[in-house]
Amino acid sequence: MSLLAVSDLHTHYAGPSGTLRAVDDVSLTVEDGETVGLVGESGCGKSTLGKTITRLVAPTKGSIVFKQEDITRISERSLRPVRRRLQMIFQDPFGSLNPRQNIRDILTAPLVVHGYGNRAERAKRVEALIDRVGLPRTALSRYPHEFSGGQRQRIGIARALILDPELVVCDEPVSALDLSIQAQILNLLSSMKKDLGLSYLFISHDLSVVRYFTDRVLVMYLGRIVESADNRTLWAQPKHPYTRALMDAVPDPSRRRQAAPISGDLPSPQNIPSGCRFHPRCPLATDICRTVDPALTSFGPTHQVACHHADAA
Ligand SMILES: Nc1ncnc2c1ncn2[C@@H]1O[C@H](COP(=O)(O)OP(=O)(O)OP(=O)(O)O)[C@@H](O)[C@H]1O
Repeated sequence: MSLLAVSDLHTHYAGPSGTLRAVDDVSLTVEDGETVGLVGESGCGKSTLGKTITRLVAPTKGSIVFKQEDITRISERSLRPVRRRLQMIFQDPFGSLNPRQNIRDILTAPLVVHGYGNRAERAKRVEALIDRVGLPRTALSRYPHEFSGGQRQRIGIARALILDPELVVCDEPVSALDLSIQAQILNLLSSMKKDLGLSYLFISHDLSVVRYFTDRVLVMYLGRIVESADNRTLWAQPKHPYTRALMDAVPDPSRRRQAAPISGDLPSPQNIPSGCRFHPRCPLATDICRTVDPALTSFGPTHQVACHHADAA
């Protein structure tokens, strides 16, 4: 049984000129101990998918099963024990840290809510975690604005892990950081995963980040998964033209090659193109692409692609 199994998930918002289909029929799994990458351009629905899985946003349709429990529509009260095991790390930890609380209070609050130990045990847990994320104990009496971006992300990670979760949805956790700091935070996430037996759903617009950090990659375009493969297969045999365009957009210093921007703009999720939703931007588009929505089709044990021309790739 998968740790997380999402089926036919839809999350639609009420937009100014009609329904906005941010997540539009997504199925995925995360296995125990796995790191699954979710990539795609800004606006393709990654955050909405992450927030729907953690039930911060309500799904319109479909199901989310976590540890064999259907959590799609359970009440806030029933969600509480689930939240302990299913956490989220955000791109901007500053936005999600209460500026008026010091770090000790920020880290202690979830322990109090979930009835963890007594005062002394909670203090011990907080100190152990602040040590583990590489911050000095003196950080505990300071406030979020006193820290750099990288330090704040360490605090965000400590807060997400304080309740000892099993699955963590990481939403662009390094995108706002300098390159050298990105590597430090990725290393920290990676070593904590090993130590604590975590699984990650790792969201990024940047395939190069996902490349070195994930076991399997899901490529999302305009609310849908269009390609899914284990990391090695994806890089060796990318089949969807959108995946290839994302790869071309990754700068390659070894070849001194200019990164190629993906042609055209992402269409609005309020006005999804007919047929294959990528066809207006696709170099391979033919008549069938304009009219028939391609289903995800298997091209190997771990490889699925939704493209009428995947055979040609
Ligand atoms: N609360 C909301 N209400 C209405 N529309 C929303 C809401 N949140 C996101 N959207 C819209 O849903 C679409 C998907 O946004 P989402 O943030 O999920 O994508 P993303 O791939 O994570 O992009 P980014 O990396 O820029 O956050 C966008 O068109 C966005 O404007």
